[in-house]
Amino acid sequence: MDLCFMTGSLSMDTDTSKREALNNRCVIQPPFKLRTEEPILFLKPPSAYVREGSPVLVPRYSSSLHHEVELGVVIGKGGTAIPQAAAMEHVAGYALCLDMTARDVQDVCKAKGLPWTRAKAFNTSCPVSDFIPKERIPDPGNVKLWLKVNDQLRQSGCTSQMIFSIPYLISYISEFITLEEGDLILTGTPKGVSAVQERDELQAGIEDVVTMSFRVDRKE
Ligand SMILES: O=C([O-])CC(=O)C(=O)O
Ligand SMILES: [Mg+2]
Repeated sequence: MDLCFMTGSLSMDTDTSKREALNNRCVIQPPFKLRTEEPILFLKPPSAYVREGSPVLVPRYSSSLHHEVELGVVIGKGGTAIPQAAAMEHVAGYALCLDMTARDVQDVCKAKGLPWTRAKAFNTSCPVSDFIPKERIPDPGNVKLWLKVNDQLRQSGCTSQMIFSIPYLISYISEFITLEEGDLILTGTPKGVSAVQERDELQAGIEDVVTMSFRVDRKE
């Protein structure tokens, strides 16, 4: 996994008012009008990846770093304009991911109609687990994800709550971005996102498949 990746944002957010607010914001971006049911996408660079053993760093410019636990889909076979029916043939496996988000910065970006890059794509903004082969998650549309901060449960949800299915996301994205082997698609977070502080311990898992932990540190 060493290429860029994307998030089908809000895919699992059950908070309708938040979804509507974001969709409205996006409608104002010329020249396209987004259909309300279209996923909001953003990119993170490979330098956003962080693996267990290294800390998640709070950017200097943020005082509200939020965790978002998400199922990541790892592309095994690239393609353009992949039909939904063939989408799962392009999946090599999965990874548990955190879409770390500088929420205060994202709020400013939203208010000004600016891209979310500084809020979502900074160094260490994507903690990832080990690669999970496809066979270990036979039904990715129905697995439970959880996240604890200092042993307290903050997020718990099931991928069955996703607004957009994995085949839909693969097909939708590949219409305008050619997917390549190693790309990782984050699929959106369940409710319960909250702020983390320096020295917090984050622990997250997918059912009985994988767990991972990360310590939060502040960039000096
Ligand atoms: O940060 C956001 O507003 C959207 C997002 O990534 C998610 O729902 O997973
Ligand atoms: Mg997210």
